[in-house]
Amino acid sequence: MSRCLQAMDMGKVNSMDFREFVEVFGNVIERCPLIAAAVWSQSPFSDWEDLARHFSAFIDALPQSGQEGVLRCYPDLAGHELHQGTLTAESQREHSVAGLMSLGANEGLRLAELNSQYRARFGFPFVLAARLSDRETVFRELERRLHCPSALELRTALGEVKKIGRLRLADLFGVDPAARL
Ligand SMILES: NC(=O)N[C@H]1NC(=O)NC1=O
Repeated sequence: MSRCLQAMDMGKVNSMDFREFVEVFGNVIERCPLIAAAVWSQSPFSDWEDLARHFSAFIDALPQSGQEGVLRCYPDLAGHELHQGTLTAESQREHSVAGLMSLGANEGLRLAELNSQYRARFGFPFVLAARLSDRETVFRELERRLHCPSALELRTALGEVKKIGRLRLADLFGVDPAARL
């Protein structure tokens, strides 16, 4: 998806064949090209927000096990994949905007500890739209959400997945996602 970061019009999108669509939109939801494959079959789309709604609706319609599966496709913030250099291009950019590429040693250890407590409690990684955040907010939100009830936390985390997806789509279409996140 990252090599297609030029503005696109909807006519072009609606005429994409399956393979092209999945290549371009396959990482709107992190490492979930299957979702793009399902969304493609619902074309045509009226505009990029309509496309975003289709991605969201697909996630909403999944059973809880599928929703948790989607969350597990996200890398821990400033976790193993960052250190291994295996983040997707989109995720790496999001890390960078939130200032998570250069944590000090103590901050890194603290985040790893909180991420692991979160994962142990909920069974999926802590997910937050890093581009709308900064380091302090990441820590604060992680500490706060760690104590939320499971059903609420699942909803919150899926809301963050949708925000990340909207921002990625807005990039692809060269538009400002502005409000309504
Ligand atoms: N765990 C998590 O939130 N990961 C992510 N957040 C984000 O904005 N990009 C990601 O990969």
